[in-house]
Amino acid sequence: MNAFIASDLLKRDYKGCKKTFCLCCNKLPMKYGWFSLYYRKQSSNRNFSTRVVINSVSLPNETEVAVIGSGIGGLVTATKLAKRGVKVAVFEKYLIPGGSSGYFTKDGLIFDVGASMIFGLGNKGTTNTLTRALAAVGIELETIPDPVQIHYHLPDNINIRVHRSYEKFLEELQMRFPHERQGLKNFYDECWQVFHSLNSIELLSLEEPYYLLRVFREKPLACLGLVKYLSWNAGDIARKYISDPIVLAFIDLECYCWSVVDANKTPMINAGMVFGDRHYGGIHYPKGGVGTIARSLAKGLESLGGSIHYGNPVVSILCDHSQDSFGRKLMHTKGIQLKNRHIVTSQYVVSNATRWNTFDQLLPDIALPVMEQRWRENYQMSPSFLSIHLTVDANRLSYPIVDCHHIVLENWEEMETAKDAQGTIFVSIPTVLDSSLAPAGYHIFHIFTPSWMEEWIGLSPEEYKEKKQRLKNHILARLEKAVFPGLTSAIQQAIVGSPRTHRRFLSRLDGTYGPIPRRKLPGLLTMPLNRTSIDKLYCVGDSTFPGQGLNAVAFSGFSCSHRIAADMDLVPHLPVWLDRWLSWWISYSRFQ
Ligand SMILES: NC(=O)c1ccc[n+]([C@@H]2O[C@H](COP(=O)([O-])OP(=O)(O)OC[C@H]3O[C@@H](n4cnc5c(N)ncnc54)[C@H](O)[C@@H]3O)[C@@H](O)[C@H]2O)c1
Ligand SMILES: CC(C)=CCC/C(C)=C/C=C/C(C)=C/C=C/C(C)=C/C=C/C=C(C)/C=C/C=C(C)/C=C/C=C(\C)CCC=C(C)C
Repeated sequence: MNAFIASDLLKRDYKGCKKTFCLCCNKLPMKYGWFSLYYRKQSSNRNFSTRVVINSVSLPNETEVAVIGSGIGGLVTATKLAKRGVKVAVFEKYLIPGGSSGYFTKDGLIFDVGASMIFGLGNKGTTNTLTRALAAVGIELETIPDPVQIHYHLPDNINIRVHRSYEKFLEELQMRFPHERQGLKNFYDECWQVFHSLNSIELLSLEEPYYLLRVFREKPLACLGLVKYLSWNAGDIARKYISDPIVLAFIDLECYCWSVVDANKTPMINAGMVFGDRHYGGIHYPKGGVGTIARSLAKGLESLGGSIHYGNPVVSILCDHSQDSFGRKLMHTKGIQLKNRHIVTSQYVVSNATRWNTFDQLLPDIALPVMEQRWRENYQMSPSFLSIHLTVDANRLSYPIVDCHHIVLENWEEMETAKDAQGTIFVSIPTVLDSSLAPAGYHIFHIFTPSWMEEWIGLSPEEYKEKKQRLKNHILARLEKAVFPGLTSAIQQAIVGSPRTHRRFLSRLDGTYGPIPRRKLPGLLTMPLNRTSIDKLYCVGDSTFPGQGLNAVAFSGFSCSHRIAADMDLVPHLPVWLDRWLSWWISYSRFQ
């Protein structure tokens, strides 16, 4: 989808044949490196391809830590390390930072490509991971609080709004389901307990034993509470208190809309985090669009002496063999190679690409480590999304829009149906909160629904185009009937993205939203942390503990940078042999 940034530019400049300027700010890109663009007219229907060649002068030959990818996970790792004085270089395949939390512009409007409901931007506690990541680089974003996290439009005319106020939300829910009054209170109260435990401890690497011992000593009750819930799923707790199948289906949907699985497969720690933080720190929209978070982190990284190199796909992680202190053969990283064959030597490598991308594409010559095999036995790729970005004339809608995020489901049985745009529809209208994203009188709609890659392969270009149009019309008809009368006639422009679009522009295998359990697993216990079986290769982002979510990947960035800092001797840690043995035990025997 971010192609639209490029296509915007092509319209203006393709005749120039050879230009040098930055695609993200349209200025001469001194700080981003020099892009040489040359455009080739590909076919008579005015499609153009763009090739971006980076002048290798701006690329480093060596660095202390090389980070592959500038998603929020990669950027937080990089900024936290740069803050400690480590020399960090980030290599990003695309032309702007952010990955799934990036943006594109078209005709002066700003569209978020993925993330839009942002947790972790609150101003208190410890779970406001995004606020803290930005503060670490001296940046405070202007954000707009969202008074309603989600407006649910459900079967049998059930309408529920998740208010910022916990009491108001619970009251609305209890009025709708009076027979489950106590059960609902018990369930959500238990989620609060988990949240309060999390929110009272410093959040760092769980595979750094010195930190664990310290945090257990400082907050024993909170830690024991977390240990208790680590192996539980939200569905287990909900079933302790609630028996009405419709209320349980609602709890499933409450989990599904961010974890893409039902409550039985959703870790209780994550549910506690989401169901607590939305009422505590709250949901906030960053003024100017979600892209400002990644742009600010990238700016912060550069101000701390780190560098970020756009349009630079990493094609392989370079490894060597060595022996550890127990005499075992080990593989360790020694750098990365870029698509233009440039090699960057680096003792530490962090991959913000998914674990599938990392081990299948960037390490094709090594046998898949046992730890990764186990991970794949437990987790599979979630579906991708069919996304529709609309510009809508607000005056032509039949009534004013008040809530930013909506979920529409007409049939409980179809919650997880992802074929042919039948199941849950997500709608985000960020202009409700931030009118600066579009001209006065217009709304931006981002509508999406899960969709599998397999439905989109093997189509001819015409079939592909036709399928996008057909599913778009189907979704819009559903929305028009269920929630937004007059929507279709108010549309000024529509841009449709498929799983193929997500794969291409977000560089995620099959365009996946992230990993999901293949079956019911013991909560978060089986989710891998940042270290991998290859010495000094770390993963960060949503295929590491605790999974999807911008605040979750920001946490994984805190945790990854902390583990690396311990490995670099920059923070206190146990004697190396004890540290190695304990963190091996935590990572390999407990989590894998
Ligand atoms: N809150 C919401 O509304 C919402 C919606 C969608 C996604 N999200 C979240 O966004 C999170 C994703 O964050 P993340 O940090 O895991 O990663 P990400 O996928 O956002 O970013 C990864 C980055 O790595 C880059 N990359 C991949 N392979 C590369 C290579 N070989 N060379 C160079 N660069 C490469 C990609 O271009 C991308 O910029 C997910 O957890 C998801 O939950 C949230
Ligand atoms: C080691 C041992 C044994 C022990 C230890 C104990 C302890 C200390 C523990 C601890 C733990 C921890 C720290 C944990 C942490 C966690 C976390 C941080 C978590 C987080 C999470 C988050 C999340 C999950 C989030 C999510 C979100 C999301 C995903 C969102 C999404 C959204 C969307 C998709 C949108 C929708 C839309 C519409 C509706 C429109």
